[in-house]
Amino acid sequence: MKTCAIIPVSRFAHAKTRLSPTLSPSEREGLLRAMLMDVSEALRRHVDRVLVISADADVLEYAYSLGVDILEERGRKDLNGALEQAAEFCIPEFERVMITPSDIPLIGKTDITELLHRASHFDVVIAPAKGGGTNTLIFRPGSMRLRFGDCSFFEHVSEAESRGLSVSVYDSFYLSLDVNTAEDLGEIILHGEGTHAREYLRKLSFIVRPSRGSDRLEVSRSF
Ligand SMILES: Nc1nc2c(ncn2[C@@H]2O[C@H](COP(=O)(O)OP(=O)(O)OP(=O)(O)O)[C@@H](O)[C@H]2O)c(=O)[nH]1
Ligand SMILES: C[C@H](OP(=O)(O)O)C(=O)O
Repeated sequence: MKTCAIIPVSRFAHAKTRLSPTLSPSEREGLLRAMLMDVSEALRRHVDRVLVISADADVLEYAYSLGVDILEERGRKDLNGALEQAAEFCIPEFERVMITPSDIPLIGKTDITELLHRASHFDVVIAPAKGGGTNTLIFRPGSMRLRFGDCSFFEHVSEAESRGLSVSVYDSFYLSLDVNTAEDLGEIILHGEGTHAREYLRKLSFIVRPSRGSDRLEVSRSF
């Protein structure tokens, strides 16, 4: 079954706003670049095509330099609008699309072959994110509406079931770790050996320690 992986990427200037107390704008952009490298390298090994969709020309130029295909987001869209555009673009050539955000740098440590194998037995394969989001969604383009946003994992499962589609939930620790908060950076440092994202955070002198406070991890700079 021909599969296209779709990676939506926000503008560099809007990247990872929830990390602004911890990282400067240029560091947030650097982290996004490193994570996009991790995600695109992992996906390229397994699918027929990787497509990055963004409204930002700099993001598209960078994605192109990584050797993936690019699609410019048309009009003023939200994330779901951008993804619907990319999925529609894939309809003529691909039986399956695999939507994966750019902020899951540990995807290379998961069994992507198993995810794709499930997609040959189920209409929809979905991997939950920490906090209720969706970190991978595989489906036939055009077969369901997209509901990224708050608690989208549950919304996607209901959407698929309401259309009579069979659903397989792929339960993976590494896939669940998307990067939104300082504590998430700690998880990448702990578990992300061999990733560009971890190397980048190390270069910025971040270290992580276990904590018994309100967060499980304490992330700080070592200088
Ligand atoms: N093309 C496109 N991608 C988007 C858009 N909004 C978010 N994304 C991407 O969708 C994925 C999930 O994004 P979120 O974690 O919800 O948001 P974020 O912008 O990365 O981070 P925050 O600003 O902290 O919410 C990431 O790969 C983003 O780069 C959008 O409007 N268009
Ligand atoms: C877009 C959203 O991402 P999160 O805010 O959970 O990282 C989701 O997965 O629905």
